[in-house]
Amino acid sequence: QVSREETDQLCAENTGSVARYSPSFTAWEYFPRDLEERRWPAAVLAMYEDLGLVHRFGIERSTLARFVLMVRKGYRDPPYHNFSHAYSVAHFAYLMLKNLQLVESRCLDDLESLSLLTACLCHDLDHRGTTNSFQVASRSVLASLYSSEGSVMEQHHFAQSVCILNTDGCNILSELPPKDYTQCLDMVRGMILATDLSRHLSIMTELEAMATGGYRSCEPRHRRLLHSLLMTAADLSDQTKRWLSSKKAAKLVYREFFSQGDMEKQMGNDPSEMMDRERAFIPKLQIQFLDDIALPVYSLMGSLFPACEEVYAQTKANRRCWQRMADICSRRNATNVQSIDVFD
Ligand SMILES: Cc1nc2ccc(C(=O)N[C@]34C[C@H]5C[C@H](C[C@H](C5)C3)C4)cc2n2c(-c3ccccc3Cl)nnc12
Ligand SMILES: [Mg+2]
Ligand SMILES: [Zn+2]
Repeated sequence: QVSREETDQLCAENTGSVARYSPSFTAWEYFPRDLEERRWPAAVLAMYEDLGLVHRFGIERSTLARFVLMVRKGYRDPPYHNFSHAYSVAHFAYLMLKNLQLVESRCLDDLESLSLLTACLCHDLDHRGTTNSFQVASRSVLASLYSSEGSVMEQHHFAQSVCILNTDGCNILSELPPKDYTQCLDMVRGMILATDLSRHLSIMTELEAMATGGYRSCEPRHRRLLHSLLMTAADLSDQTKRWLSSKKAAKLVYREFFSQGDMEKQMGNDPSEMMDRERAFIPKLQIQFLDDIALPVYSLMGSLFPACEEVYAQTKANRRCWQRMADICSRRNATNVQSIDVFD
């Protein structure tokens, strides 16, 4: 549970305009983790308010405060998949809604906007810093619960979201008419499941077709494809920021991967190269990740929304930095370098 004074204090925060947090809070290049950690819950409240969601859906401020604090409590503290990631992903969703005018341009309606921001905040709830395949390999409780439908972690993240909404005084959707409530929960579920990169890869062809032919908001399939694309764009958004921030974020991802690899070795299994601190060469793996997954996402975003092209440009700039790093390391013939040291 969340203490009463914590809720009251957050509720009393005059979250006012988002400019209170930074004059560049609504800029693509703004790195949300630059804001001091204790102000993140207030910044989340301000985003809900600034998007007009509190007013539009009759959300009680104290309920929203309790909800955000419960969500923060619902995250563990692995190197990367902690509340700072959830807050950053929610912030990027806010940037897309704001800078691409997704509601104003009628690409999304208010309910989808509420669902997107809420799904981003909740999308990695109770993450343990290990992957879906690790759940199955380690025969975790989550695997026994969810492995038949796939996306083991993402189904758990959604289940945790529903638990929080069903906690007294935390249901920010309570004022929605029954039809909207059900629809919103369905969209949040689809959005959280969409953050499973395997699912994202399986719809890439459809996403490309949509980007080529143009987004048709009248088609339900297009709306769901857009939800998925927006979720992945938000989930990978650390890679769209300035070089030092995105490099630092990548370092935390590999800290999680390598500790999973260590556990897999202890279990007598062979980790993939990406998880194996002895074999991984991070610059090369990062170039692969950017080329195969991240860059196509922001390229699609750029072709659907011209205002998003600078995001794609920054991600390409980061790829060039990884390329330079790869060249320097391989020139120094540092193949045996402890791959993590490359960062320091
Ligand atoms: C910097 C960075 N690098 C990343 C490198 C690799 C992968 C990754 O999961 N690769 C794949 C590669 C194939 C096909 C599928 C399933 C598996 C086999 C594993 C995906 C993720 C990476 N990632 C994420 C991230 C985003 C969403 C969920 C989890 C994570 Cl960790 N966020 N930031 C980063
Ligand atoms: Mg996830
Ligand atoms: Zn995530």
